[in-house]
Amino acid sequence: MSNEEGYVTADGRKIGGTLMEMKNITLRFGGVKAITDISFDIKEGEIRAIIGPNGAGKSSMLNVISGFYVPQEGEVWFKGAKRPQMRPYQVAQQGIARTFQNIALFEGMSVLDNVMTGRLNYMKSNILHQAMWKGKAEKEEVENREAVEKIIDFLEIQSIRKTPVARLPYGLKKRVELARALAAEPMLLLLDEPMAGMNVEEKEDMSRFILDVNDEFGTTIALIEHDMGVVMDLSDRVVVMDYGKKIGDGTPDEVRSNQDVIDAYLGVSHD
Ligand SMILES: Nc1ncnc2c1ncn2[C@@H]1O[C@H](COP(=O)(O)OP(=O)(O)OP(=O)(O)O)[C@@H](O)[C@H]1O
Repeated sequence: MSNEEGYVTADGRKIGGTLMEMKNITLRFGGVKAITDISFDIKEGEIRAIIGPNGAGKSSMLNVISGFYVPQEGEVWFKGAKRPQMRPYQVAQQGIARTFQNIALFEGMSVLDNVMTGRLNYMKSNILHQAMWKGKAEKEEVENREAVEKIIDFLEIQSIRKTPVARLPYGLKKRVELARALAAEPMLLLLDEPMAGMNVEEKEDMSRFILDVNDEFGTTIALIEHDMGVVMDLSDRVVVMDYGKKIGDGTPDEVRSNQDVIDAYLGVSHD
């Protein structure tokens, strides 16, 4: 059961109150309506998926959540307050981190250095400060390293910590990207098609890590996925989009048996 105060999942996990709320979001690109009047919420501690066929508007929605796109209509609420218009880096400072569908890592840098870039929000001392307050900068460096090492251990990428990212296979690059996003210690983690382009084994690994991150760090996770099957075992609640509209919202079982959702995935034409 879902309500303002949260709910208990089928497997007995306690989900908290509303963390983020999208209210009547409409986004247009010129004459194209990518999102039409969509509302949904994301609750603390849950894994929330947004799924839909090609061109449904999933990426557009993720970009609204991350502050990259500003919708023409509607409101974004985060932690109980209406979010004013802000730049993506300010959204990140509020505690929202993301991964990208087309991996956005520094290919020439090591895994460790890439994950360290996720700590930028925590690196307060600039060069002048570092020169004047050496001790403080060193303490900060140690804290950042500790946080990063914990994540590297957790995601089982110790053995490749010094390897340049360019040399890694696709599935591992995706895991490094997840590590970098986690290094920011986000309240809300956004995953952009985390399983796209992966083989079955890599998909299973990624699913396990997503579940473990949610379990171990309590991180709220919102992900978009094209493939309906992949997210059904993973998600607590699912929003289904089609042609920019919301056609379903509920537990995996609820959306699976929703006729509009079935039609959309079978490609039944719309009026
Ligand atoms: N920057 C843009 N400029 C113009 N139109 C856009 C832009 N981004 C998206 N669109 C259009 O908005 C609609 C929704 O696209 P979006 O990429 O959000 O869908 P999607 O569900 O993520 O699709 P896919 O699964 O193929 O990635 C599409 O009709 C698309 O062509």
